[in-house]
Amino acid sequence: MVHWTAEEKADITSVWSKVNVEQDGHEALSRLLIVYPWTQRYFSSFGNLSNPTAIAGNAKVHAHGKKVLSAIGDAVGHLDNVKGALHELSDIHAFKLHVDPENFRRFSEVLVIVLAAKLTSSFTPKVQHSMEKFFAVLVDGLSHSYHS
Ligand code: HEM
Repeated sequence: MVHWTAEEKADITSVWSKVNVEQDGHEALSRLLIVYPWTQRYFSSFGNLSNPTAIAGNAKVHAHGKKVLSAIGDAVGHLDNVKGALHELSDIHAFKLHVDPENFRRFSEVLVIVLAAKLTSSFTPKVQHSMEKFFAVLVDGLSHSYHS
């Protein structure tokens, strides 16, 4: 069971209230695919991902980034039960999609960079700490089905 301080909860919900799931989701997923090109293999149905311009203009990447960030937003809404909120998604990624869970950690690192670039000086070390803790819990929740 994760313990959140009131301040951590406030930091996480405040950061998330500034997130634009469509725009930031697109940026984060594009970065994942460009920075870690081997992650492209999971998205073979998405069409052309052959270079950064193609990735940035790919409508499926755009839609999927929004979907992923919306799911993270649901988890932000269930901070006291992140694992439960992600249970079904963990099953899907483990048993249906066979995504290496190491990629969840990579995606959360990319997201920290997207948030830092967006929030600039308001993404203080304290806020970063709260978000890193949240992402660790998120990654743990998404990885849950892999351990069972
Ligand atoms: C870290 C946070 C992540 C979250 C919250 C998340 C969330 C989601 C959601 C909500 C879906 C749609 C599930 C459905 O169809 O019901 C999905 C699908 C999928 N996810 Fe993730 N995901 C994450 C990370 C990743 C990563 C890192 C990869 C691979 C590198 C990945 C690969 C996929 C693939 C391949 C699909 C199916 C896409 C399609 O064909 O439409 N996910 N994910």
